[in-house]
Amino acid sequence: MAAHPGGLTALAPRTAPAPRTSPGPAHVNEVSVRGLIRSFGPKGVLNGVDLDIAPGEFVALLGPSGCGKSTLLRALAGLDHDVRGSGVISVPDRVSVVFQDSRLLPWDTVLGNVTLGLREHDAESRARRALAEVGLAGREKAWPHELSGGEQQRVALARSLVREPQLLLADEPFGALDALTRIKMHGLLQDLVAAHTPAVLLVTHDVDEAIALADRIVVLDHGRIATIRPVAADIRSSADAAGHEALRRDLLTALGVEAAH
Ligand SMILES: Nc1ncnc2c1ncn2[C@@H]1O[C@H](COP(=O)(O)OP(=O)(O)OP(=O)(O)O)[C@@H](O)[C@H]1O
Repeated sequence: MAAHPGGLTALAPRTAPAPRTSPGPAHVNEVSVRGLIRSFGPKGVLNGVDLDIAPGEFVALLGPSGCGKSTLLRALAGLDHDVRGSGVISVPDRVSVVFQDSRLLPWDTVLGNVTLGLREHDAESRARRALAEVGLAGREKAWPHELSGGEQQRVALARSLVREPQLLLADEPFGALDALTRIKMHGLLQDLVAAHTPAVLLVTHDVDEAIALADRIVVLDHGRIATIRPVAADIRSSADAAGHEALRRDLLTALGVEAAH
């Protein structure tokens, strides 16, 4: 387990909702954040965030624009060395990140993008398998510019999952996609998470996306976690389930938005 900044020695395990997978009776949280503070110059963004994510748990992070969701995700990814702050973060060794744009290297093929940085002797066969998993078998030699936005995000997912992350950080990965592609990508992400069982932190603006995918939804507001809501499996899988509409309304209220009927 990697700890930054300052290292993490002992954390009291907290009770977390049951993840999709069964990690065993006694397990350490995959992610632990305590008292996280981040500011840009005089502007405080994160103001004492505490967050645990259990192994295999899928957490969605909602919050008003500018509330610090990406700042939190970047802190977990270790991508914020230039930011002032304090607090303790513990994350696993293998962390993958997916962003809203696929960030593929334009000068390399699809296969080259997925194997990038992998040194294992079976990297290519694993990358081919990952591409097949995301529905891109046969497109290994394509260039990124030959792919649609949704296909590029599929490659980004394959590139992340081929590394078998214990934690997948996703910052609005479907935010730039059309509604139909986004729904297909939800199904794909669910399948991939079921197969690879990483813990997931998904940053999203979309309450319905959060309910459809997450075991637990966390709302960030004014630099702190304001609301935490578990999502029951039946509510996750059906908008008609009892409690679905009430959860949706509560989350919209927590976001300061009136629910449309
Ligand atoms: N590199 C930076 N320099 C200065 N201010 C920054 C920087 N990055 C983010 N901020 C500020 O920090 C605040 C939080 O930004 P962040 O991107 O984390 O918010 P967010 O909740 O992810 O927003 P959105 O939902 O709009 O993507 C914003 O006010 C933003 O302007």
